[in-house]
Amino acid sequence: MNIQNIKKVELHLHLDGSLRPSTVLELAKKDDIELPTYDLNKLKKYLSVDEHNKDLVEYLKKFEIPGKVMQTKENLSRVSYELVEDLAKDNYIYAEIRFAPHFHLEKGLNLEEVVEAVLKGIEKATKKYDIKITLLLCIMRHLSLEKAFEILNLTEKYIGKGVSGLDLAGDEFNYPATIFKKVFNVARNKGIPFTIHAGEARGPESVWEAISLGAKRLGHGIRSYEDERLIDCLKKEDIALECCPISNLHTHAIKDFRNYPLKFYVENNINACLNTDNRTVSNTNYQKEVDFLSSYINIDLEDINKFNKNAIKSAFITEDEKKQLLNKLK
Ligand SMILES: O=c1[nH]cnc2c1ncn2[C@@H]1O[C@H](CO)[C@@H](O)[C@H]1O
Ligand SMILES: [Zn+2]
Repeated sequence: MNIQNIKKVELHLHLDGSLRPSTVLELAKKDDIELPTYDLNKLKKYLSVDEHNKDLVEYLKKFEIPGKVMQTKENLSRVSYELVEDLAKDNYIYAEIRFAPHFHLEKGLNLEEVVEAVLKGIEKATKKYDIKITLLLCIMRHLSLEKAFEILNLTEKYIGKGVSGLDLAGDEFNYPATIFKKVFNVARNKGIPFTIHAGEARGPESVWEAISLGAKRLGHGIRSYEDERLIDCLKKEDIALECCPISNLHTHAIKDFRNYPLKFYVENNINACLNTDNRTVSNTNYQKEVDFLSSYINIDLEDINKFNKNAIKSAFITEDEKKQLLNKLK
């Protein structure tokens, strides 16, 4: 099924996992940054994983190289602009892009400068292309509670000015979300929307933890089907699952894709949508996700329409903005 011309919405996409390899090479040469190779084809292998990737922890190592070229305002704006351009060319009408500001302080920028540089690149692209973008700021699980509060404060400062919410990302296996209970309590009290990566490297118990913190959206949440009570809860609370099949293949979150639960979720009125997670690290895009899924399960245009609608419903934007996007889908 060719979906190039179908309008698309995506809620789960990491900026640093989605850099153009040619740009990584160009920026590294410009700034004299050491790379393992200066051959573009070989570099692509360093920037992405294949089916031999072991687990999430190994997957996360792939973010080191893109991180090296994302340490100046100019470069941060450039890669942000390019990602939005890539999305616009794939016919996206709305996307939420996420990244972790703490990973971009190595050359002396402060957190505000990092966020503003990314917003600047996004703004430049959204002026040129007919696409709406908002930004999510990631708290990293392995960093301190103090740093998590910095991200909360940063989100509060820029909310409504290009930033729409918070995320918790990183090593789910070794760092439970409950470490950040205080942060998410404050976020909830202040009405700051958030999503939490859960149910990817661990099973339903990790999803329960995220829900106990008040998450109304889950990054992946894919393993929720293992627990019937959890399925009931997702349905009752209308909690959204941001599903990313090819990423799940790479982190081994799901063993058998013939039973990939996305279809089951949608058929059972669970709010699930389709996402790419990391366009470069997982060497993917929306079309590839659909092709990949189609080789295991039946999905059709009606399903894609449902994914889009679910994504819009759960987006961290106003009701008016949601209506506008729904009209655009027609
Ligand atoms: O699928 C994922 N699960 C958990 N963390 C992830 C995933 N993809 C990327 N990141 C982490 O989020 C950071 C900010 O964008 C990335 O640097 C990476 O460490
Ligand atoms: Zn993710």
